[in-house]
Amino acid sequence: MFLVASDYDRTLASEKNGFIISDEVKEKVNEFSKKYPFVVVTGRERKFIKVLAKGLNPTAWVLENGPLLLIGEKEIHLVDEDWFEIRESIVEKLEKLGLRYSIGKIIIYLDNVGNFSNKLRFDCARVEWNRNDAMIMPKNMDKGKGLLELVKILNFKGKIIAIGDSQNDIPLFKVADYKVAVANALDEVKKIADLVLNEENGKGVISLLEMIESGNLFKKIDIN
Ligand SMILES: O=C(O)COP(=O)(O)O
Repeated sequence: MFLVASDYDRTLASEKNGFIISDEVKEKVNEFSKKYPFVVVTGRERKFIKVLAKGLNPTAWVLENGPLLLIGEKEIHLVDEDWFEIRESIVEKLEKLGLRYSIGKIIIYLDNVGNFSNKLRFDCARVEWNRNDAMIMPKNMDKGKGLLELVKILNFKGKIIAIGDSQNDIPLFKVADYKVAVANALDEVKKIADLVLNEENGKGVISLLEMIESGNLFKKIDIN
């Protein structure tokens, strides 16, 4: 038994389409999720996913880069209460730096702040990058940790196949048994992947799901 864990931006959905999921990808994932567990593991907030991925019905979601699980309509927050005080102190620091940010239910988002990477370091929080965008989040939390909590809740005992493209997918890859990079992935992600696809974004996800369904992936790897 296996579970597929897929990133969203630049994996399921492409930048070219404004990160709106295509009908083709939606149909494939919805059909696949009826047979096998398929989890979307993304930095995105629930409110954006609702709009961008309208009609996508995976088994579950790991949102805000790890600490927010969504199973059906049930939301689970993986965070200690003291995080919200820590978050306030970080927000004060960001204001002093004059940086624009937004706040999710749990994490803080900053877009296009690659030049500030040296200033964005905190003892009490972890900064995760997705290309030039930063996410400030509770220490000891990332996509991989969020997914492992979800897997426990789902009582899933099999192997994890992860697919992604960017720096924040590396912690997801760390907990996966098999790691797949889309063709548009960063080199550092391709380097640690077991398989680099020829197709980009959602077309890559479709080709992975087809390889799984036809049994071709399992001819290459022993995952059962
Ligand atoms: O950075 C984001 O907000 C979302 O990105 P991801 O789906 O690639 O994790």
